[in-house]
Amino acid sequence: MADTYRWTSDPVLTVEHLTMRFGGLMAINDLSFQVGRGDITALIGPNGAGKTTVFNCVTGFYKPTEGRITLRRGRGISDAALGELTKSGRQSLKADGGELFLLERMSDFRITHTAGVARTFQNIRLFGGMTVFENLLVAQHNKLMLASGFTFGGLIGLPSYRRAKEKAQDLAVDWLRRTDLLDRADDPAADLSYGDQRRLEIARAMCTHPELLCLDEPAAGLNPRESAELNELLRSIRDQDGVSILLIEHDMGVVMEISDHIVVLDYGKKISDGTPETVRNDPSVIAAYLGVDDEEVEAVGEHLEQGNIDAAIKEAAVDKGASR
Ligand SMILES: Nc1ncnc2c1ncn2[C@@H]1O[C@H](COP(=O)(O)OP(=O)(O)OP(=O)(O)O)[C@@H](O)[C@H]1O
Repeated sequence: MADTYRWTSDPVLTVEHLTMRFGGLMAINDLSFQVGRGDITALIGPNGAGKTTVFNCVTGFYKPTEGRITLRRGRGISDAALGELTKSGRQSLKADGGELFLLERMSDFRITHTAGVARTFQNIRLFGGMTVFENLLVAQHNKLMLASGFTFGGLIGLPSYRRAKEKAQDLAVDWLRRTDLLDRADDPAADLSYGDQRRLEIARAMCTHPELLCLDEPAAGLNPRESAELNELLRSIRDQDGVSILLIEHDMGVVMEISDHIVVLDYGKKISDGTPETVRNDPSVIAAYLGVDDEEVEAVGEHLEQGNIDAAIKEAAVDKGASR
């Protein structure tokens, strides 16, 4: 019944045979997975598994060594259209009432502003000296430039520019409200607490109207209250805004609670892919996290079959101690 899952029936992102080499190091090795439209998808795996490298390939920071990365705006775009686009050498194609983008052919700027993929970073990257509000306006700079006709139209107050500016301000206020930052609007972004800065980064990404929001460790460094607020925010982005989310996260509490779909990497390869329930009970995932050898995976699996997760983890941990 695989077709009941959105990641197979209606993928927004399709990664096929992705490979990324850094000199002699194979960071990603023939990786394929899909992200369902309207799903929260988590990319997890031990340190160094290749998660950030996948993000960097999807968002255009790295050019993959091999592979195809397709973003679909709109449902039901045919495989024939994808074949046509691939052969054409172009970056995008309007087809079947939607649009297809081959991200591995695009610059990071076009991936954000044309294909609609927004991201946040493991290390927060805000404009610390600007106010919270200004950070959200800068995110919409591209739209405002377009409205000014790329001239001094903004300065002389072209009506199209004025309207675009008002819309940008309204959107910024809306996101300040939703992220509970309205009363901090005039403060420099650098003065916010860590948790507030993380939410501001998400608000900034949302101001670009993304189709897909990529979040690199959004819960890192948050206290339990902030973490619960983040879960709420991400759910509302999925449910109210219909935006698909792909996140890297080490906090398994967050991952298991909010994800519709989990993809697990180890040493640049996919070792598990499915619902939180499937992944939680997959012996190879526990083995990867605890760094057990192949022979021990079977013993871990036997405990899991008997529904004894604690014993499985203990078995996996016997000789190894901790994760790598
Ligand atoms: N620019 C680069 N140059 C060389 N090696 C790199 C580069 N970026 C990543 N790597 C290597 O690729 C592998 C995967 O790294 P990556 O950062 O993608 O893992 P990760 O799963 O995100 O790890 P973590 O959970 O610790 O953030 C690692 O061995 C890393 O050292």
